Amino acid sequence: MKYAVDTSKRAKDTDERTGQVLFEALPWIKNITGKTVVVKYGGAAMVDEKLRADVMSDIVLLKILGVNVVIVHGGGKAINRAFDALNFPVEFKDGQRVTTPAAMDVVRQVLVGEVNQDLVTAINRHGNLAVGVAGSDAGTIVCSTLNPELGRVGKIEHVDTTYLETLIKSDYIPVVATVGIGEDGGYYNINADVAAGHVAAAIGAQKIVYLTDVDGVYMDFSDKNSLISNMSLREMEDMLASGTVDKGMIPKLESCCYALHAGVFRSHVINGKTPHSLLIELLTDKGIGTTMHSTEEALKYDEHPLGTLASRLAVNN
Ligand SMILES: Nc1ncnc2c1ncn2[C@@H]1O[C@H](COP(=O)(O)OP(=O)(O)O)[C@@H](O)[C@H]1O
Ligand SMILES: CC(=O)N[C@@H](CCC(=O)OP(=O)(O)O)C(=O)O
Repeated sequence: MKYAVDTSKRAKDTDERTGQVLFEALPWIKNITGKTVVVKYGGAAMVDEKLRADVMSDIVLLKILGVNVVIVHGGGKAINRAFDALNFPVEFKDGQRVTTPAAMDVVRQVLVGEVNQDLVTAINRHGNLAVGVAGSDAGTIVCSTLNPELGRVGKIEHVDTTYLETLIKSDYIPVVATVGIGEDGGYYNINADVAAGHVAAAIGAQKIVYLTDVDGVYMDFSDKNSLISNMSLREMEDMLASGTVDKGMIPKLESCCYALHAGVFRSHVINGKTPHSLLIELLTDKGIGTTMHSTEEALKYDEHPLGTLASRLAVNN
């Protein structure tokens, strides 16, 4: 009897918590419906198949809520595996993969032929929502050579959003592989963080979310208590200049800065390995990772809409 009482109380607590979570989501859903959100997916957060399927399900949920999601994906780990199998050397300079013309063929096969199609298929299990796009399709991402020492690594010259917008208007989820096209008709390999920032800027996204393998941006990466929940563009630029950020976080933060300067209101860095982190970050009061905002005006624009509603209700009373 004692246990039966405890169980029912526990169940009631859980029901109330579930109700609370759904209630909390309402203003955030109102705020984000009809807006464009670019999700950068890659790295270690992409390796586990079950996790990948869950992230794609969360994206489908956002789409059903009316969010125009555009996925820009990497696949660096899958490229490394393919290089290892072919005995190609894996070499990075300043976070960019040295990409010979032969290596470029492999990068394209892996990113466009495998990773992209796996993500599209994972989404389309829920209905035919996703369309795979190579950055080279329809002249979407046009590149020049970043640095001849890096081979076919692309510097983004231009993003033409015509094809992406056509897909969004028809309610598809574009899934973009970061292979660009050169004026010379050749292909380019683009760092996926960099590409995501440019796509978000060009398409006028409201938000860009980077799913990675850490909980967010740490003030000091060696101190696990220093996770930053919120910072301004200025603070982010100061942090980059201070040299306390290193490894993969540098291209992510540089890409954030680029997108925010270009008019994207918010960027988020969250842990793609935490189940449903995308929904928690975008649809709950507390969020889960690090949020960056461009200006005070943008911060106000994106503030909790219940604040306004609550004051209106008070006046009406
Ligand atoms: N200040 C910092 N806060 C968070 N992560 C940091 C920081 N400085 C460096 N990093 C590193 O950045 C990594 C994420 O970048 P990266 O490995 O390129 O991610 P992805 O593969 O998801 O693109 C983290 O795993 C961490 O090792
Ligand atoms: C030029 C360059 O470095 N391109 C990257 C593209 C993939 C990528 O960025 O993937 P992640 O997001 O998973 O790291 C590469 O070849 O690994």
